[in-house]
Amino acid sequence: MIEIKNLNKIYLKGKKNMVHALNNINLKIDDRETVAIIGESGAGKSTLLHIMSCIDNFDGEYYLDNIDINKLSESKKSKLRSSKIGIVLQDFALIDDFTVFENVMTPLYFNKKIKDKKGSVMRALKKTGIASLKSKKVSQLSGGQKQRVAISRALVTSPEYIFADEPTGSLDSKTSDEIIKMLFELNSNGITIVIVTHNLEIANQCHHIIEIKDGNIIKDICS
Ligand SMILES: Nc1ncnc2c1ncn2[C@@H]1O[C@H](COP(=O)(O)OP(=O)(O)OP(=O)(O)O)[C@@H](O)[C@H]1O
Repeated sequence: MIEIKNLNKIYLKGKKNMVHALNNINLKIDDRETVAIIGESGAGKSTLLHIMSCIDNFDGEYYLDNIDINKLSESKKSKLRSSKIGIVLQDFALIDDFTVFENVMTPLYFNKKIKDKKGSVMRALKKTGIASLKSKKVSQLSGGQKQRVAISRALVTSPEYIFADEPTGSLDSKTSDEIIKMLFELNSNGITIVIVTHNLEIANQCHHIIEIKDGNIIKDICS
């Protein structure tokens, strides 16, 4: 479960300018929900997703499964990320010169808990339907295939949460439908999915829609 209380994020631009990207955010996300974060460009969606993914700092309170994130050291946060969280960033964030297999292996290099690393990579690639592409370089793949690699990489540590930033942003509508279907299948297997999206059709398929405007939550609807 996710619980956020009075969370603020201020970016400093240069020495004088402050951007109040998130303003007193309060929200709850239950286990096994699908959540869409929507809002105009610059609203603060990615900032919120990065904070939930434990890759960005903030002021306020954030509890992930009752763990007080602001009390964790960087190394404990990184351990928590590698055990509970899968992240799918905008534009895939893959290493083009690595193979599919090597890209999906990257979160496991420093993971001491998972012993059968090769097996874990292959299981993640099978779940996303790209096991046959394992030896291909990412630079040779289509956008949809790259997104499947990014989702496999997020899955390889068997996370409880997947945070995806515009996972269909650069894909055609057919491929986009396939990727969303895959994320929903993962949800039906028990993973909580949080998606930042501009696409209202995708948002309307989610259990929970959070709309942000100018750093404020203006709607928080659970179906
Ligand atoms: N590293 C940063 N330094 C300074 N300002 C930032 C930084 N990252 C984001 N911002 C600012 O914070 C605000 C929220 O940005 P954010 O990227 O979270 O919006 P968004 O809703 O995800 O936008 P988009 O839909 O265009 O991706 C914007 O005003 C943005 O310019």
